[in-house]
Amino acid sequence: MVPRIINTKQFSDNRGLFIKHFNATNFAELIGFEFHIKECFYSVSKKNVIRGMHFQKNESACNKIIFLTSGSVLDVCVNIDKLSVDYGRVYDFRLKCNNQAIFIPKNFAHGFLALEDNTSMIYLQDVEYNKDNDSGILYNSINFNWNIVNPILSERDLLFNSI
Ligand SMILES: Cc1cn([C@H]2C[C@H](O)[C@@H](COP(=O)(O)OP(=O)(O)O[C@H]3O[C@H](C)C(=O)[C@H](O)[C@H]3O)O2)c(=O)[nH]c1=O
Repeated sequence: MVPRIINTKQFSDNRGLFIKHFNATNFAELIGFEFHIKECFYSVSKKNVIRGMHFQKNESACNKIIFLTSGSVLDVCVNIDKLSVDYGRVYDFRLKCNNQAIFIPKNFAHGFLALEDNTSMIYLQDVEYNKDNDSGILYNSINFNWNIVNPILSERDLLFNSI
């Protein structure tokens, strides 16, 4: 499995917009397995924030579906499966606030650069968070050019080891 864009349904009328980003049946038909949501959470980021590269280890490794309710991002995933021929391979996507979601398999670390203030990302995850298994990779150690000079990162994210 590799990260991929999922195009979902969007309806608009004279009142505004309706978007359904996740439907269990549609997702299972697209990806080939049932996604059982165990957690849903969101973050709001200022422009030039980079969050990541994060993953959960061991039994906490999780598949994710992410989408935006405001703003836009450069979304980045890196293969962290050391047994994979694609170890270290990076997949990147431009994601806006629209009818697109991104599926991120559990053998990938995930991060993003917020391209606008008030960028709100929603996460659906199929394994519950365990802080003891929460880990990461230094964002600028992967084979990817973030194309930004002074991004805003947490102290924790700046202390991760290189891939
Ligand atoms: C992810 C998570 C965090 N937390 C706590 C831990 C910290 O005290 C606080 C903020 O966590 P963190 O700084 O890791 O938040 P983000 O940097 O937005 O992390 C996310 O950003 C990248 C891009 C992702 O893909 C992950 O889903 C997730 O790691 O919430 C929880 O209590 N539960 C959780 O599931």
